Amino acid sequence: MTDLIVQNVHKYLGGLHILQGASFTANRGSIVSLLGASGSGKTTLLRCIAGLEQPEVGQIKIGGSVVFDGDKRVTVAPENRNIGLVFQSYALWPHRSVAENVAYGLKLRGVNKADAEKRVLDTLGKIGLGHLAERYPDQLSGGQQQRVAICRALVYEPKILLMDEPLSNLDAKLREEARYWIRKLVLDLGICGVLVTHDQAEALAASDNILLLRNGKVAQEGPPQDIYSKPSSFYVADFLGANNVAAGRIKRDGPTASIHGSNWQLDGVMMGDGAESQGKAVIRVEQVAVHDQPAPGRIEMQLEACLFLGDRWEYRLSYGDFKAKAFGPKLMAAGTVWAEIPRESVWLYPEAA
Ligand SMILES: Nc1ncnc2c1ncn2[C@@H]1O[C@H](COP(=O)(O)OP(=O)(O)OP(=O)(O)O)[C@@H](O)[C@H]1O
Repeated sequence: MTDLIVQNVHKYLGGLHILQGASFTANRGSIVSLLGASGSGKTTLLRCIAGLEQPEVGQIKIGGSVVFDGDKRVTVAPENRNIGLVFQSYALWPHRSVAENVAYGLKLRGVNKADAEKRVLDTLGKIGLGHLAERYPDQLSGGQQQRVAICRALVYEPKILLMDEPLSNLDAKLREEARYWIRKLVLDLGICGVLVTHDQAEALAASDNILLLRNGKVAQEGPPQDIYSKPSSFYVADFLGANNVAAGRIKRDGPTASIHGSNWQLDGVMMGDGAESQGKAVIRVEQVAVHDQPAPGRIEMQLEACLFLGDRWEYRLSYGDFKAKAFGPKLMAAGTVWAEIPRESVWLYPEAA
């Protein structure tokens, strides 16, 4: 069931057109990530959904109710939108216990003490924090503080959990754990999660749907696997993953296509319309395999350096003035090697794409 509908939202800030017609929907029991470069409008869009910013144009519906309509001049206050909000800074009250921090909003909304206590303990229990209810924030780890902040948002039993970079204060290991349990939590509770992040690994791992924003517009929307393996534009292809990018002349000959530099050429697949034109090739680094023997279809390249990354090696390769990176399991001697680059992994984008 669709719990969030955002339609053609425009927002101006300081005279600038920040959101330029953002639209998407999100379902119960799923997470949508708002992903994009710094300044692409992720936080502004989240704040519009929360009611902390008022768009000039558009419509937003939460759980079937209109909470904003630019034409009809409807604006529902944030506290009546049935949302939970989690920010980057956990903003816990330092002189209140975990239970008091979580209960605070309920108290403000006039929920009676016995009811509030029960809801707080239930919510803390769901997140595995029941045993920490009497502790104070400075007696908790960063990961536990972040869980308390999420508890505080969930205690209202919201339809939608809005999270703005909730993991960015955690170290890399905790972040990986946290994105797993946040996903499990949203799915188990059957609510709808909206996660703002600039970290593509987080968006790919945590969400059912990704909205990649560029200059306040949706550049592409889709499930993580689709957006990663079928990027519709050069921008999206280059934004996600680790890539080899080369500029050259794209030639199309019936169903086949190729890209030509001054002293190299690669067969590929067209990712946009267009006949012969200048353009770019994008090849995911993991799609290039390096061998020490030639074989049909392999390209002779020069291995210039090998860098040790711990779990694998990174190879620095050249083929004329085409420079590429690849990964592999072993140290290889510099000199001539043979690279396998599948045609379907060489994505060709004509200039305009
Ligand atoms: N109050 C404001 N007045 C003017 N411009 C603003 C205001 N708030 C944000 N902006 C601008 O709006 C654009 C989008 O900002 P927003 O914070 O939504 O981006 P973001 O994608 O969340 O970026 P980041 O990842 O850096 O947080 C930026 O160019 C920002 O400078």
